[in-house]
Amino acid sequence: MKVTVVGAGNVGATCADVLAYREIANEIVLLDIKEGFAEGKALDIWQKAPINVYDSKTVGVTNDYSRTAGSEVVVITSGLPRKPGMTRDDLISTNASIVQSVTENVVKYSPNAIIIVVSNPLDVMTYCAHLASKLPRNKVIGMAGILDTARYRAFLADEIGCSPKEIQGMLLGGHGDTMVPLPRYTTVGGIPVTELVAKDKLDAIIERTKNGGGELVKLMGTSAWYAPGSAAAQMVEAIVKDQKRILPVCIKLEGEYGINDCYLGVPAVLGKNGIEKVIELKLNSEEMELLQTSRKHVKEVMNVLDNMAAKA
Ligand SMILES: NC(=O)c1ccc[n+]([C@@H]2O[C@H](COP(=O)([O-])OP(=O)(O)OC[C@H]3O[C@@H](n4cnc5c(N)ncnc54)[C@H](O)[C@@H]3O)[C@@H](O)[C@H]2O)c1
Ligand SMILES: O=C(O)C[C@H](O)C(=O)O
Repeated sequence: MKVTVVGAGNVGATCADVLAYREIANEIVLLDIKEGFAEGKALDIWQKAPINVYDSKTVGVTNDYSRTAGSEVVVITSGLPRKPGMTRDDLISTNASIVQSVTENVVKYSPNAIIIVVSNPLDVMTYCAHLASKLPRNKVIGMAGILDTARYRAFLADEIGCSPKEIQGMLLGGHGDTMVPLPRYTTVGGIPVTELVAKDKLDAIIERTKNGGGELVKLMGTSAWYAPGSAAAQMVEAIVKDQKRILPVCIKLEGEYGINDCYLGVPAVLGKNGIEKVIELKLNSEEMELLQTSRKHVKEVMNVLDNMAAKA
């Protein structure tokens, strides 16, 4: 089982590390454009194997896509992270050209791979990878919802004073301030969250979740990597082990939720074919309105990408 991670920076190296120490793949190729960088990170991950007790092998390469040939899954993390004061959308012009060229190289050597996009702005970079790869929608998937729900669940665990393992939550929409956490679909040990957390506290947690990425950028001067890298690895695991997990992922909607041709986060079944089924929740009018606001925002940024492509 061969998995490639493009971008050996904070998120990419974390993802490769999780794939290795949890033995999700037995061969992991880590690729970066920076000479020697991926080789160094891969060697460090391999030298951790006797300590953490695993035998999955990580190999680092500098921009040599022939070494990625035959990968079953490819995770794209290459691109700039934002700095304090920036929005994710500010990254579009730099990251679109990186994601486009990386995707073209990936599919040249791994035409059957399932691609997981992590680079920001997430929903639009997933669209970009879809355009560059020409793969069907089930094989080009964005990672954001697992991270956003994990933040939501972690904040709820703190508030309730329980294990985060007990919290199940769902979230829709774009990866940005317009994301739509769904308290109606949140349970704690099977109990509706609204029975355990007062409305004002829940509203504050939802607001904190929406700004979760920005909170970390402000604290660290760059964006998060432990939870994002682990979230991408969880998607890889669901695919390579054909787990049929129901996870929030970014996909091109083709009529679901009454939305067409827009990349948005929705719950879906993830298995060996990538996205095997999109799950349509019965939203109430308030939730639908929030989802439409998110769609409008993502669509505007998708149009920016289309205009950039038209001018190129
Ligand atoms: N979807 C999400 O939820 C989520 C979460 C965290 C970060 N991100 C995004 O992921 C991206 C990576 O974040 P990071 O913190 O790892 O950044 P980073 O700067 O630590 O790493 C990015 C790496 O990409 C490499 N790179 C740049 N151009 C490349 C190319 N053409 N080919 C191969 N490698 C190339 C760089 O050399 C660098 O090592 C950013 O765009 C960030 O915004 C998304
Ligand atoms: O916030 C960012 O820029 C990175 C990522 O999208 C995140 O949510 O952590």
